[in-house]
Amino acid sequence: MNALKNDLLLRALRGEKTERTPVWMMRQAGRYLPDYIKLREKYSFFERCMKSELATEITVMPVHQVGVDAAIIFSDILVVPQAMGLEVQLIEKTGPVLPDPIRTIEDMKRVCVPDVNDKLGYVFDALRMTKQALDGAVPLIGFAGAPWTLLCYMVQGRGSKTFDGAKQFCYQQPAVAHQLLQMITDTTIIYLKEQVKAGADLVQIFDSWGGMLSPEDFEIFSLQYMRQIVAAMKDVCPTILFAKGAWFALEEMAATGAHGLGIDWCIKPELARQFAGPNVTLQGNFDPAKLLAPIPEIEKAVKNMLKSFGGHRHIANLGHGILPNVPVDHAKAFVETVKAY
Ligand SMILES: Cc1c2[nH]c(c1CCC(=O)O)Cc1[nH]c(c(CCC(=O)O)c1C)Cc1[nH]c(c(CCC(=O)O)c1C)Cc1[nH]c(c(C)c1CCC(=O)O)C2
Repeated sequence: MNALKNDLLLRALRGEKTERTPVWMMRQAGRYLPDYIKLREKYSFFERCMKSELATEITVMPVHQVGVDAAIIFSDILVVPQAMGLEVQLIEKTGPVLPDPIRTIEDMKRVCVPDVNDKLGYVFDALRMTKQALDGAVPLIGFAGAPWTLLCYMVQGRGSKTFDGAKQFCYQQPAVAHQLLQMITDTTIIYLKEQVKAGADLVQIFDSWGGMLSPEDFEIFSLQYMRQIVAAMKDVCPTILFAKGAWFALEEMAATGAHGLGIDWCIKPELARQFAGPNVTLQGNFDPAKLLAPIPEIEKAVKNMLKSFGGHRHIANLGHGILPNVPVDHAKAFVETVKAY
């Protein structure tokens, strides 16, 4: 086991004082990096995930090229629905497509809680190989989609502005929806624990579509399942919950015992802190599109953001994934401004 040379992120999550604010960017592995785009031409998305040498190469790219304080394993949240039995395709310009989504109780026969070592062993191989390649430079983040966000894709069958098909399923067939959410939760807990055994130092749960639910439905269809995941990981590693748009539930999410909460750019850091209380680390919340502004504007906005968070229990990050059209210099300016502050 290597001792970490840079453990700022882990210390910030434990609430310890740090010499400076740690920084990483959601979706930092891939998308905008020219070396990644070259690999895209040669290998399909799932080849990039499943070949551990490729996943390792992509995971460490932003550590070396952009200087972030953590690596996040190159994979996708949709490997879980795939392991549970559904076909998942990634189609250029359309995004993920699940050709046979779940719509009825009958469809539930096609999904199961899988043997994760059998179905997702390639993720654990990639984590082990990445851990070695990093040689303790920075912590390695494992991740999974939140049960609600995975249900969105498993039911809707593709991305959507409203996920109304997924919501209709939940509102019309709540018992089936809860059966599915529980299966996803059970799979996710085993999957995350194995990620930690393979080398992840902490994990993040991505509830990208949590904020599409009303506060009441967020508790029913999302939070009660994330709470189970946080509880199961309690003695395993620190957990960050990122529920995009779900600012209304920061108090309840803090009460889960998660070490960190991700926030997007639609809430002021001061207000997020009021809602979340003092005992959790906040992560965020730079508008990803603001990285398209001229570099001096980025620097100014990053400094304002850091000031608003107050320098304690904060992890600098974007409020959602980095956009594919962000110039690498601009991503670097973001990271360097945080480091120099
Ligand atoms: C909703 C969601 C997905 N995947 C993910 C989320 C949650 C975070 C968020 O909301 O952005 C999470 C994710 N997806 C990917 C990572 C790996 C690590 C990283 O990029 O830092 C992570 C952490 C790789 C990927 N996953 C995907 C790509 C693009 C495919 C490619 O580069 O060929 C990558 C790099 C494909 C994917 N996968 C998904 C979508 C909507 C798409 C299509 C378009 C896109 O968002 O890039 C589902």
